[in-house]
Amino acid sequence: MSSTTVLTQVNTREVLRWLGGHLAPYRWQVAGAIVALFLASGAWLALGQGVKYAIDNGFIGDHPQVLNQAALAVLIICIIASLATYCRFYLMTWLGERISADIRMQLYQHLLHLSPSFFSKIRTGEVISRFTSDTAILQTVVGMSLSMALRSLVTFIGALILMGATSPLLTLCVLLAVPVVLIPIRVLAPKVRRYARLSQDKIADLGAHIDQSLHEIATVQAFNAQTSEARQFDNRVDEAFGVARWRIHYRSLLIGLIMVLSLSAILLIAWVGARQVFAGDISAGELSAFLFYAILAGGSVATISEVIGEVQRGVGASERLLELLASPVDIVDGTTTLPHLPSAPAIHIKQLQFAYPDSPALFNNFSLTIDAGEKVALVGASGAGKTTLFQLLLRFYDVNEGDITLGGYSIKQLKLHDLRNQIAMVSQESVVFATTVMENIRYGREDASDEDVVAAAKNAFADEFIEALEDGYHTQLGERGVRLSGGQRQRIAIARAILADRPVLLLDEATSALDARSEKMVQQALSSLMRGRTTIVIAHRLATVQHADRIIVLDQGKITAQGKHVQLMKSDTLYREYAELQLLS
Ligand SMILES: Nc1ncnc2c1ncn2[C@@H]1O[C@H](COP(=O)(O)OP(=O)(O)OP(=O)(O)O)[C@@H](O)[C@H]1O
Repeated sequence: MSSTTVLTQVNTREVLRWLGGHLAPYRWQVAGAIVALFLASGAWLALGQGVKYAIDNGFIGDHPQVLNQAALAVLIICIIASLATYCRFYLMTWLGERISADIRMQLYQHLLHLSPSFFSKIRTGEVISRFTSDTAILQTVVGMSLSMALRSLVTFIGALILMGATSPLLTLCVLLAVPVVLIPIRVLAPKVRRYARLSQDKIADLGAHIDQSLHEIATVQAFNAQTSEARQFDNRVDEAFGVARWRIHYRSLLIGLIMVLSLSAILLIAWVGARQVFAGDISAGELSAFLFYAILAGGSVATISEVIGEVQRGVGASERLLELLASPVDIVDGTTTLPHLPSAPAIHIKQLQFAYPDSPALFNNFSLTIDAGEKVALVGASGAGKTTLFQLLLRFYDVNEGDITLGGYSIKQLKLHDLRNQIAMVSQESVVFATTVMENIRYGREDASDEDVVAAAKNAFADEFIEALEDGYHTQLGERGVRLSGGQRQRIAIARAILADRPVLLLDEATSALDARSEKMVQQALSSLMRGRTTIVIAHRLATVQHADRIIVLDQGKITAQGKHVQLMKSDTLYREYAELQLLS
């Protein structure tokens, strides 16, 4: 699915309001930058008056001391202009860095609250690209391009006013030329922006491709798919380059057209001006000052035309960022605070109706009660809906109809944080982060002491292998725990859940077979974890179903049988088949 169909579209006005909102807290820096901007532009403009004075009174008037005074004035003006430029440049770059840092923080916060269903519809590489390259563009645009555009705009307006004061007739010529110069901006700037945005989308495609193939590098290499991956990647790179070429084409055209138009206008004005000097209507100093301003104004227009493409690129990048920020948090937080549950709660699923978006109903009028402290094993064929029940309990998706209660509280009313604080989940693929063993286990409870972590690891029968690692608990585990065996990863995940010490346990047993010793260790770790908790296990192990208080057989979203292992082996054909084929022991 294309990511743009998942995201809310935004318009330019929203983008500007959003950027304005981000600049608002830094109004002093913005004000400082604007003052510096006016000061620097004012100083450069004053230089023109110095030129006129020097020519009319110094050279032509033949007064060397006037020339000295003029040179001193010019030096002072240059120093003021340089200092002001330093301040403007510093403040604008600071603002660029600051607001892109703020946007990154805001975006990350937002992403962390979007439900897994959102991420199932958008590619991670796409999100990462928006996160890194779009914020970097914004940083450059606010810090550099916008600063240059503003400076040029102020200089242009100032130059125009001073030109008017020097020679109204020549200024009229300039004013007639301005709309001609603006035509290419109006026509070409939207094209630059469209291709800039498209270009970013294509770069994001590349990011998504790299993310996927490197993430699954073992599969890529095992299937000798390097060549085809590289070919697909080359095609995408070519597409990105193709779009970038259009963007560059329109940008270059814009710059070139503006340059030729503004230089022709200056030439025309110089010609009219020279004739006026011959006729004695204006002095040579006035014409020099006028031309100085005209060149300043022309230079400003040229700068604006160069950076306008960049600014358009910034608007495109902002649009892409804002789209991510505008994606609504689809799981609405409840309002009820859950008091600390003294013991394992009962779970009631009442007349549940649920379908994944754009999919047929999976659960229809499904009801299930799990008593406080009960250990229930879910078994059933692939696609029966076992994992979906976990997702619903954690409110990654909301039920369409019916209700789920935890300790008597409807989970929809509970604050999400409080609900999830009651539940520890151990997923089928044990999640291990690229940090130390200690921090991996501590993920279960942020404020746990080192001693608590070690105690949890001991209860999970993980302490022995952890101590044998090169740096014990401080050993860095590779990305996704590649440096550990499957059984070791499982025990780390179990230790994390033990440390979290939550009254409800959702356990998705790993299907992969472990050797007898690892299996025994993991089984012992699980028994230690389940003690005193309401537990639902998606069971793939014989030991688990044998020790469960109740086994629920699920088939296509329905309970087809329930009871103890021995009982079901006698009475239920589906279960017997499942047990014989699937339960690993
Ligand atoms: N995000 C999703 N969007 C749409 N349909 C989904 C989604 N996740 C699962 N399904 C569908 O819902 C049904 C139940 O899936 P579920 O993962 O709950 O089954 P399961 O019993 O846990 O299977 P397994 O044992 O293979 O993990 C399947 O038909 C699956 O295709």
